Amino acid sequence: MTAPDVTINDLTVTFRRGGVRALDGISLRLPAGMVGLLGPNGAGKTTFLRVLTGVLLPTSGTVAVDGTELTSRGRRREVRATTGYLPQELGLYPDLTARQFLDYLALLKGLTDRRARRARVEEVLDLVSLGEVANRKLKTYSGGMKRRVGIAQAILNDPRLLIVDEPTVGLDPEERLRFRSLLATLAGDRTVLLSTHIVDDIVQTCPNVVVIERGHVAFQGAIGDLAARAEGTVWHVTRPATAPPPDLPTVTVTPGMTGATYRVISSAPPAPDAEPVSATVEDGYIALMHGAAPQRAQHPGSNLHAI
Ligand SMILES: Nc1ncnc2c1ncn2[C@@H]1O[C@H](COP(=O)(O)OP(=O)(O)OP(=O)(O)O)[C@@H](O)[C@H]1O
Repeated sequence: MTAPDVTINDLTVTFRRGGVRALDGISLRLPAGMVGLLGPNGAGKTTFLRVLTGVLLPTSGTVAVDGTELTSRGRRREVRATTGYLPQELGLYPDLTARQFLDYLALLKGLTDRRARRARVEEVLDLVSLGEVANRKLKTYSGGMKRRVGIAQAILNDPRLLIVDEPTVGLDPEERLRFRSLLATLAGDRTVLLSTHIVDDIVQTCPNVVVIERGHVAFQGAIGDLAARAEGTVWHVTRPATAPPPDLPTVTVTPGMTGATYRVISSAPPAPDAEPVSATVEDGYIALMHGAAPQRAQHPGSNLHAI
């Protein structure tokens, strides 16, 4: 299997209800392997994923998978055959076992040959490490197990493009880790597009990242380059508990015995005692969201509240 060539050109989606332009001129080419998709609430991530999976037609612009454009219903069906999708909320039938549920979905996906279907269901159950519990009803599964059933249904058709929307929300740290490594394994010879709010999930698994903000591509490139955007603009500032917080984009606040240490973004030292620190991907993301990355930063001088 080879990863598909997914090329998006000037993609726009306007919803008639509310007249919302959810995507506004998105152009990019998805790299192979794991690709992170980041963006604040309402940025347009789910809308983007729905277009890629052929669920939603764009208002204008094109999406082509290996040169096949998603512009007609017939073609969408063709592309859907090579695409797997794990939506944010996947309805599971609680009284079915995982094996029954996957068999049912495989049938809906067109695997009509009984023997081939059963073989494929066993294969995906093994891939997501649920083979041994596949005869248990889904209502007895943990959050992480349900998410793995979700991935299993998404890969039934052995898709070359796998799209997952917020898959680790609500999982405990161990389940998250396990789920992340499952995705990384699946990305070996396909493209996996992982949409999430959890920057750490992307840092741990994705060499490349796309950031969408208000329907636009705010960044696309290597994950290290996103961190590099904030280099030289990240500071630790420690203030007493009684002092107001700095009026600057703040990445983290770490409480201490006598006050709090703020990790802030500023193009110039925000205070005489500010300590420069090296930038992480999260810093790069926050800087980007606040338009505070080096090339856009403007006002030097102190912009901390007086204490
Ligand atoms: N079916 C719809 N009808 C009308 N407006 C919609 C519809 N779906 C999404 N929107 C609007 O489009 C914009 C983008 O929504 P979308 O769900 O794609 O964002 P998102 O980045 O996935 O957000 P979140 O991270 O909160 O899931 C929002 O303003 C949303 O309210």
